[in-house]
Amino acid sequence: MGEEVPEFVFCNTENCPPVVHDSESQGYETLTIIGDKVYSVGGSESIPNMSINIKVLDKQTGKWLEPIVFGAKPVASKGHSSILLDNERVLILLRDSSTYNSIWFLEVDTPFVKQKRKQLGAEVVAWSKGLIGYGSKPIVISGPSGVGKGTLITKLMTEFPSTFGFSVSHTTRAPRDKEMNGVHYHFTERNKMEKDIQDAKFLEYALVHGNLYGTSIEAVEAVSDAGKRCILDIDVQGARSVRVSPLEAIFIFVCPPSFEELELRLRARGTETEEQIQKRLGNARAELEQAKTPGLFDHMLVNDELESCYQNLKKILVLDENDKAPSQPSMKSFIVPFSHSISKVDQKVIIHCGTNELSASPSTKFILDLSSLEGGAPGRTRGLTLSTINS
Ligand SMILES: Nc1ncnc2c1ncn2[C@@H]1O[C@H](COP(=O)(O)OP(=O)(O)OP(=O)(O)O)[C@@H](O)[C@H]1O
Ligand SMILES: Nc1nc2c(ncn2[C@@H]2O[C@H](COP(=O)(O)O)[C@@H](O)[C@H]2O)c(=O)[nH]1
Repeated sequence: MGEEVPEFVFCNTENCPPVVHDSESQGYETLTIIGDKVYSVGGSESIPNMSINIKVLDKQTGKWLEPIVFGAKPVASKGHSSILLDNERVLILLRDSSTYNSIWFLEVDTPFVKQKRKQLGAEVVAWSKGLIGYGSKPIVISGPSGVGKGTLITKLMTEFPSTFGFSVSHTTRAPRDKEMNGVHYHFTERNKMEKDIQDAKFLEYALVHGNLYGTSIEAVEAVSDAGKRCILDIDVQGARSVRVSPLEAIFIFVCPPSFEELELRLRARGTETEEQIQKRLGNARAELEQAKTPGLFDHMLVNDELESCYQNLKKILVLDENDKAPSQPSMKSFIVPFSHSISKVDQKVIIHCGTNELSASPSTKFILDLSSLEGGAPGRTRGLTLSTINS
């Protein structure tokens, strides 16, 4: 599919400093040249909630291609500026957006993009939202079916509603009575879930007791976006996958006081057929063995008497009365001004603010330090720091 070169072009190449598009037009676009390719990042304010659009020009063939785009996409705002960081990614700053929504990385040749390009044999790019700081580590809770993971998590979230948020998994199993779609699980069809797995939407997934279960990247990010600490209730296979993923978490395994007690709890819950109970008990034996794998779990918690187990869980998570108060937003509030330009020195991006903005004095510069980045597509890019220079 070939196309004409877009009309509104503002170059941003290695030799040409980035230029913020100040036209009255509602369409805007930046171009970034990396090797044999030109990446066009464009958007329009006039179409509400439209994602920013990416096209790639292959300089050798002279054709524009539409790449396969991974990751949650930024919604087009009042324009953006962009700067090439290295040969792997481009920083995109959305104008007039709060810090939380303004910093994005367009990954064009990171290991994740390379892997997807090879797998799909197509042009691939990926979006990753940039976050100031690291946030608190998510908590992975595993343990055999019926041991009481859900009960403990419910207690934690009831006592500390503003501290914790639950990662709502996807599953192909049928909902139980009183289970609500989007609250307990995202109940989904197998075909749809397999397609989403192919599209790299899942941080981890596993076949558990005959059904597919998985944690979408979006489920985890929705919790951290709400400023809360994420809790994942997943099986041991899932815990293994998360362990080797970029998500740095605390891993807790919940054990029953005895196998007999586990069976009693599972039966007393009354949610499974006899056949399903047998399957879950069989898998429980395997999970209790696998949980002993060195380095997999950070903490083992025996759920004998519920209240004392809960107190032990809180000790692991170092919770006190202060955690009951609503958490303060950790992000510095910073609006990327409408009129600005950006430049880069080593791992620091300098945002030079314009003179007609209320949010910053004429000589204000913001420094975005990218030297300690972590993560990246298919999740968020963390570890940015933002500081101000008033001269
Ligand atoms: N310490 C405990 N003592 C007695 N019963 C308990 C205890 N903890 C939980 N239970 C009960 O055991 C049953 C199973 O608990 P729960 O549903 O929380 O398990 P789970 O680990 O989340 O299971 P699944 O993995 O299948 O979702 C529930 O009926 C719950 O009320
Ligand atoms: N690997 C994953 N395991 C998950 C996920 N969500 C839940 N689970 C585990 O499945 C079993 C059964 O749950 P149930 O609700 O059917 O009783 C349990 O061990 C959960 O921890 C997931 O996203 N990934």
